[in-house]
Amino acid sequence: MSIILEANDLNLRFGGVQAANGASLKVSANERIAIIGPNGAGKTTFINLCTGYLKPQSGRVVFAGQDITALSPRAITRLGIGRSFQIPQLFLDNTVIDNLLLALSAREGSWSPFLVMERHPKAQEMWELLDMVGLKAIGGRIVRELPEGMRKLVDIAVALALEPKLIFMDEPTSGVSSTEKFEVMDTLTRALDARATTAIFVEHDMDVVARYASRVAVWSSGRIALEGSPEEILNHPEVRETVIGVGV
Ligand SMILES: Nc1ncnc2c1ncn2[C@@H]1O[C@H](COP(=O)(O)OP(=O)(O)OP(=O)(O)O)[C@@H](O)[C@H]1O
Repeated sequence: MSIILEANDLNLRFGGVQAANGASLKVSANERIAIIGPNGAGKTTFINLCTGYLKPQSGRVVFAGQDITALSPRAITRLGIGRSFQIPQLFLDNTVIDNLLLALSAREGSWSPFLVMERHPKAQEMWELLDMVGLKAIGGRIVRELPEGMRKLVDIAVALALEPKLIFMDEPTSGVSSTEKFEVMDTLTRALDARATTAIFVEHDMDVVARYASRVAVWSSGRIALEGSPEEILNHPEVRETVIGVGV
């Protein structure tokens, strides 16, 4: 299968902390990679390095054959890498649908304070996207009024509105109740499949990892310590003890 993203030997130090320490990952098109690991292992730093929010001191990131290491987050988004955040980055006083349309307008450079969102040429398309990710019923709600889990989904929908070929999701199910997490992930996975979007997601919930990842990368001290199928990784004695917190 073709390689869509290759991060090669990324290094970044913050003062005394080596947040990326030779981090490398090769991703094939249509994979669903879960990144797991203890707090502070460098998972979010890795996403920031691949999406242009941080620049490595050495190493490079290649996306669809193009070196994107030095590009801005905006340029990387335009090339087809989307992301959602650990803490959603949304316009809290706007509606859900307007957040999607504002993201589109910003990308197209067509935003203006006089833009009437309901008349946006892609409004219908964005309602269809909301339907696909199970958020149609809250499309007209103001984001500030929504619970955290719902805001995370809206943040993912905003990323998907830009039609990425690959999406990074930072803890997509945190804040989602345990009774709803599978339903949410089923819906999200269907939307990703329908659009042939490759996904890399940081996840602390091992039930979600077991069910939705095609491959698992275990982060430790700024790089991958282990990788393999969910079955191999979740049954690995060291992972069970240090990441999952289940003694063997
Ligand atoms: N902007 C920054 N300035 C200084 N140190 C940072 C910065 N960002 C991250 N770090 C440090 O780098 C290390 C890796 O942090 P990072 O957030 O990438 O870990 P993580 O695996 O995503 O953790 P968590 O699961 O808690 O989100 C941590 O020690 C963190 O304190």
